[in-house]
Amino acid sequence: MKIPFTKMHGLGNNYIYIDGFQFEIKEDKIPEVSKEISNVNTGIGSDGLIMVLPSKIADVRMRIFNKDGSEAMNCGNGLRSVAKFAFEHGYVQSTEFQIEAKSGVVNATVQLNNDETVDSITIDMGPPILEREKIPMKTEQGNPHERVIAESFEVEGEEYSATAVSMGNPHIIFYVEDIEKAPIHAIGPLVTDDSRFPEGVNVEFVQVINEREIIFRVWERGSGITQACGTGACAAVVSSVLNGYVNKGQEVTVHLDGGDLWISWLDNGHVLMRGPAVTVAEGVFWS
Ligand SMILES: N[C@@H](CCC[C@H](N)C(=O)O)C(=O)O
Repeated sequence: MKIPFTKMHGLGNNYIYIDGFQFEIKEDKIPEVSKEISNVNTGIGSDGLIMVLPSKIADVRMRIFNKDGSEAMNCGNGLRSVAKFAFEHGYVQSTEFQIEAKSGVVNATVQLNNDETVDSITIDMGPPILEREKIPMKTEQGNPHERVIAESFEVEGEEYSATAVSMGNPHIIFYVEDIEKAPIHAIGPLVTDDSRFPEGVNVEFVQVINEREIIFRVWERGSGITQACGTGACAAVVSSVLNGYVNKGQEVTVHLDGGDLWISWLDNGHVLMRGPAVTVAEGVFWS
């Protein structure tokens, strides 16, 4: 099968985008294609595969598959890239439109440069999900309806303080004093598959610089270490409000390995994410 593709990234979090308006991959083949295409040695090399599709309930639909072939509910960097892709391909006619993800429909706004090229994209990610059972996180330790904030979380005999947030997909956030010393390789792969998270979890480490700035690193469920995670950065800002490190309603700059995102948890409960998306290649993949 010859698959036309576009490679895009949001702060280095890179996916192979397939234009589902023009090209179809059979449903049962998509996870395998995601694994194949993501392989840096025998494929193209990426954090996964994203399908840009027509939607019955929004202007465009995103489906995101991790490197290991698992389908995820949401992807922040993917949403910004899908917004740019849909706008540039004429699948949407205005700079404000809606994108359907597996976790729900979000509003996207494309900011243009003077020459009408796409500068940045803002996504209203909607409200975070904070109830333990909805993250989903098992309830042995607490009330299923309570929030999981600075809770003791043991990994291999070590105690950590953890906050859990879902942005449509699950995230666990650990605070560290020095991001360079975050035990990402040591506990990332263990925590992502921890049985306390029945669907797995994206694992994030955060160093707070001040009320307006945090540093962030991630071990993503299904893909491992990536340069950035948009939903993770949103979850980290929500977590930082819940832990009293930053203020609700104020924009926080999140420094990720691949660059910066600007995120606010608004007083209306929604999380706004602003940042770039970049197209780096187009071609045909032989599967
Ligand atoms: N990189 C993404 C999130 C991709 C999905 C995630 N690995 C999951 O399994 O939930 C982002 O930018 O949000």
